[in-house]
Amino acid sequence: MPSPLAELHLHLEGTLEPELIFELARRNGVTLPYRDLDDLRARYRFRDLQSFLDLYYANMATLRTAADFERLTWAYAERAHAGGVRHAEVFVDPQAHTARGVPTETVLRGVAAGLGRAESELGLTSGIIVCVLRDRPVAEARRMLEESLAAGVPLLGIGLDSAEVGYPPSLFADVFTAAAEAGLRRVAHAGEEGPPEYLWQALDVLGVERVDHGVRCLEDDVLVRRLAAEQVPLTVCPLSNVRLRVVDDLAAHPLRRMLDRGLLVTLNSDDPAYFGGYVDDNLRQCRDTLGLTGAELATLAANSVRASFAGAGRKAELLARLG
Ligand code: HPA
Ligand SMILES: [Zn+2]
Repeated sequence: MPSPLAELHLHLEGTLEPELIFELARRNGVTLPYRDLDDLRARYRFRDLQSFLDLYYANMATLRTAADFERLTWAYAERAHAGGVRHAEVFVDPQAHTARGVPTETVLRGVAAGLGRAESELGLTSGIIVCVLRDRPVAEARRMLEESLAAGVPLLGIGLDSAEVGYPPSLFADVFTAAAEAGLRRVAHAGEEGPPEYLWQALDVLGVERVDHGVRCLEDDVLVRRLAAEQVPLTVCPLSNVRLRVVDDLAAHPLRRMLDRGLLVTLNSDDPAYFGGYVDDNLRQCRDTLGLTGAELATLAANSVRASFAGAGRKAELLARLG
């Protein structure tokens, strides 16, 4: 099976595995509302995006120091590298941490240390994309951007995540303009649970270069034709879509239909500790369930490199691995 090569839709906080939650809680003196690992794991059955987000944010209470974030990041890098990932552009949610008293600088310095180690020990190249929590006030998003830019850590981009319906991308037009002026690349979650209109806004109001998820674009034929014509990358996460009930099951996932419409689709894991698999698990299960051919798997891998923000030299190096 071809390696995934690049992962472009991955929330670092979504790689917090149950075992690490318990270990960090012990070390940091955080009392967990779970009896044991089984009790925690029993809660990983989600009705929708919000029911997942409730658990995702609650478990972050265990992340307190820069060393915790470094540990989390390194664990992801090792696991992703073992699955064939050679370049990762990772999402971080600073507001989820400042809201409970952990400074943005602490978060980003820890993440950057973990990614630095991943590059020197594994050759895994990477970038940090700070995400705006769209269900929190615009003024807070503006502060998050300022604090992130001041953290003394190289940043790749800005993204938009958290509860989607009722929080259109246009709310954050000014924040994304300021991010672009500071040299950040722009991406946004749109069309996961939200309507196709949110993809139009992400493109035309926020000026994003990639759309995260985007599966609901298929409901708007004009939009699909535009995304295909402009080769706007869509970072699709099939196991996430199954677990959050965006699709009924993996067999019903529109991945193949999206490829057939000429869309620049990449495969990603989103929150692998919560959704039952890392990016190689997503690839393997899609191959087995959707019957993806070797050529289609190679296309997905090549797309992940094309859609990345890696430099031209690094892209050529990664593509050479596909033969
Ligand atoms: O899939 C997601 N959607 C929106 N916000 C998120 N934050 C973590 N994962 C997600
Ligand atoms: Zn996501």
